[in-house]
Amino acid sequence: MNTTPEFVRIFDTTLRDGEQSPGCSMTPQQKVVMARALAELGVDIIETGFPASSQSDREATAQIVRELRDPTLAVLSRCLPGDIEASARALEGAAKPRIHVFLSTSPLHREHKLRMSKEQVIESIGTHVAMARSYVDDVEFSPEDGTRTEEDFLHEAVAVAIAAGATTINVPDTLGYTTPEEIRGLFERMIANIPGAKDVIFSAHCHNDLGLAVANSLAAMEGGARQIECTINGIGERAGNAALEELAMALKVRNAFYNIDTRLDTRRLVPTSQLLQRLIGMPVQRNKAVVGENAFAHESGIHQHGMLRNRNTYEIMNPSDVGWPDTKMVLGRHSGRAALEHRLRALGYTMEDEQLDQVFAQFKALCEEQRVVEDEDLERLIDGGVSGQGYRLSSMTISDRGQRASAQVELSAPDGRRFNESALGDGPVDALFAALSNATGVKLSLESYSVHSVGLGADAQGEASLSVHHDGIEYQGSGTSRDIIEASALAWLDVANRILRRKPAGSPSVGKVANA
Ligand SMILES: CC(=O)SCCNC(=O)CCNC(=O)[C@H](O)C(C)(C)COP(=O)(O)OP(=O)(O)OC[C@H]1O[C@@H](n2cnc3c(N)ncnc32)[C@H](O)[C@@H]1OP(=O)(O)O
Ligand SMILES: CC(C)C(=O)C(=O)O
Repeated sequence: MNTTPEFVRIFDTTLRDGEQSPGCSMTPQQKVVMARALAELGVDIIETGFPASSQSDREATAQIVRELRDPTLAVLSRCLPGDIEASARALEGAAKPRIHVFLSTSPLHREHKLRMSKEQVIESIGTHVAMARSYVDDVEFSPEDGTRTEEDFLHEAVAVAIAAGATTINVPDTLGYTTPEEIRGLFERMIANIPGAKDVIFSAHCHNDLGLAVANSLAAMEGGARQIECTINGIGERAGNAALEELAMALKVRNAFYNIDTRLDTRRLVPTSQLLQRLIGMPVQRNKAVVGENAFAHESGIHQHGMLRNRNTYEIMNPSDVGWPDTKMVLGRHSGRAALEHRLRALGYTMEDEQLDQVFAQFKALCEEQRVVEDEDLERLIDGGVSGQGYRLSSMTISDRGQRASAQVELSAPDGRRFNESALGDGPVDALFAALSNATGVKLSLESYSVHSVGLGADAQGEASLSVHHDGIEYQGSGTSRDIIEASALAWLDVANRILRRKPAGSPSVGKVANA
């Protein structure tokens, strides 16, 4: 009986097909790190490798099997007894093992690559799927180059695999050749006509040679596929595989249209993508959907103006839903007054239209010399050379035992003086902010305070952001460190230093060292 599942299974093949991309090989240890991240992301199946092909794949699979109990762990096997035995051995002890058996079915592959007749292909599928099934209950079969296979023969091959015990039928578009219309129909007809089709899960495995991998995967799903094979950052043979992050967000953002979702924690998409980029040393292009640097960055004045009025004017996703801390408003040659004024306000500058016009003209002139204008450049334009000055954190000690937390901080001022203060608080951050306030003499009333993790594992960094109102002006600040408490201290000082720089020299109203 077919229990139509309400979600799309995500079969991640970053560690197998992804790793097959030139220059993307991973050590077993790197694969284990990546597998942990994939499990945290919530993928349903991880393809850990091709055990018969290398010692590294066997080692990686064995280690992942020892560590991960939740996602199904799949490994690839040709239709060869030795491959299937190696797969079964590598999966020994796995909580949810799957053997993924494949054999080409297209005329080109049959004739030139395998040199097998149709009959031999059919016999081999039946024999090897049944053999895999003698080791594990969960067997996936893929007719390689399925989308370039005669349709009646594809149906015959799939029917034999189901009869031999396959529980998932994955149809690969091995060369990225199909189109959305074509693959939707292909899946509809397979599911409607192949005996036993309703008892198995159909899956699509699309390559990106024509840039259609994600579109084709979504269309296959409309045709009835309930498993999608994909990779982080879309890595994979040649132009790659369907990008997991794009599929996940297409299903989430257009849920009213597709009416089906994945079980992924999409907030892990960016950290997982960044982890892979670091592990294999292959950055994604800046304009890569969802995980590229520019995916939530705006430089054009007209867009920035719209965004400031309502972010939905130019964003269809919330950056925090995919793991970015926030939208980025980049100031550059294409920016206008609205974005400049907004940034200036965040830095603590409020000005009349006339002064804004003047600063805007200087800003545009600066953009002729440099691509991006940073906060320090704006502060230099307005105050002249004081940016970056202020209190620096020399050391801090936090103790969080018992009812009250205590914090002790040592700060240095640009004139060389040092300030050592401590305070108690309701928690470590509260105590820290109180100690910083005692040391600087600046009282901040927080409007918002948040901490995000950037990256994963040993490389993870905490980014703290806060905004405050002071003398009727809104200031924003941020700080980054491996330690989130230190990141919070840096964000607090970022804001305090801005406030101090905005005070006239010698002002008694704020700070121990005016304009420190
Ligand atoms: C579409 C895909 O992504 S398929 C997966 C592709 N991945 C890889 O190839 C990565 C790992 N591969 C390897 O390390 C090596 O290719 C190995 C160890 C698997 C095999 O190496 P070799 O034995 O030297 O064979 P070689 O790679 O030269 O050729 C592939 C052989 O597998 C055969 N073959 C290919 N697919 C299958 C299959 N599904 N079932 C049975 N045999 C197959 C070919 O016909 C060829 O056989 P032959 O040597 O008898 O002519
Ligand atoms: C083995 C199959 C699934 C494959 O990777 C392909 O055809 O691209």
